[in-house]
Amino acid sequence: MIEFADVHVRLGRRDVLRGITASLPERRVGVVGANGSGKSTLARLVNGLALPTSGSVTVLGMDTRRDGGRIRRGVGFLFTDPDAQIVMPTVAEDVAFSLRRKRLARAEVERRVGEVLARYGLADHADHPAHHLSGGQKQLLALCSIMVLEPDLLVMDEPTTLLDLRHSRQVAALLEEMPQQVLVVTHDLPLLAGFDRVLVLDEGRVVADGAPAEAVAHYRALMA
Ligand SMILES: Nc1ncnc2c1ncn2[C@@H]1O[C@H](COP(=O)(O)OP(=O)(O)OP(=O)(O)O)[C@@H](O)[C@H]1O
Repeated sequence: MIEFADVHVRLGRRDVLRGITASLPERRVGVVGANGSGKSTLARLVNGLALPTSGSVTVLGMDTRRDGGRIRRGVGFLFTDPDAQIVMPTVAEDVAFSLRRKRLARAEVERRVGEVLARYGLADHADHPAHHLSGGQKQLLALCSIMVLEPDLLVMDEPTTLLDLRHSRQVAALLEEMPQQVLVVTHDLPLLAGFDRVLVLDEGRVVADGAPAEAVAHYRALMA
């Protein structure tokens, strides 16, 4: 459950979000809107990477202003650019790095890493240099590094931007399967088809909120 209560965000001299109020219990929540409408800022509010100037954001029952650290341990955040998330030389080492704070036995780390790489189709690349992967494979690697931590909630900022149609469909199928709640910021309108709810942002406000077909139609009209 994600709850925005009259959230305003002012960055520099700009009102980036202007009074967002929404309770989001749905499993698949999409956010669309024009460039600069405030989508990434909204996503960053969910794990306390951005804080409201006024109003409050409650995630997993905690206030992001007070409990940012605990919230970040429960919320996986996937950025657009997977290169920004790759920190270790090989694919398997990169996923294992996510588990460093768990103090697990080496065999258990290997088991979990092997399992997640197999689930996301990267098992054959385990010992390959992470930076040699294709853009789509890097995006899947970034997802593995998050999912190995079994987050309670996943936030994705334009996860399919770099992906070809096949990898975009793979990400869509993975989103469909995941038991966790997922909030996805995207310009990829077909990705939203199976979602439970879609918010449309315009100049920092929610201007449509509902089932994907209606929300996307509203967005298309706005962009016309
Ligand atoms: N640190 C900052 N200081 C000042 N303005 C900022 C800052 N970060 C973002 N902004 C501005 O806030 C507005 C919203 O940015 P945001 O990245 O949330 O939009 P977005 O909807 O995700 O855009 P895009 O689709 O282009 O990624 C933009 O006009 C941006 O220039």
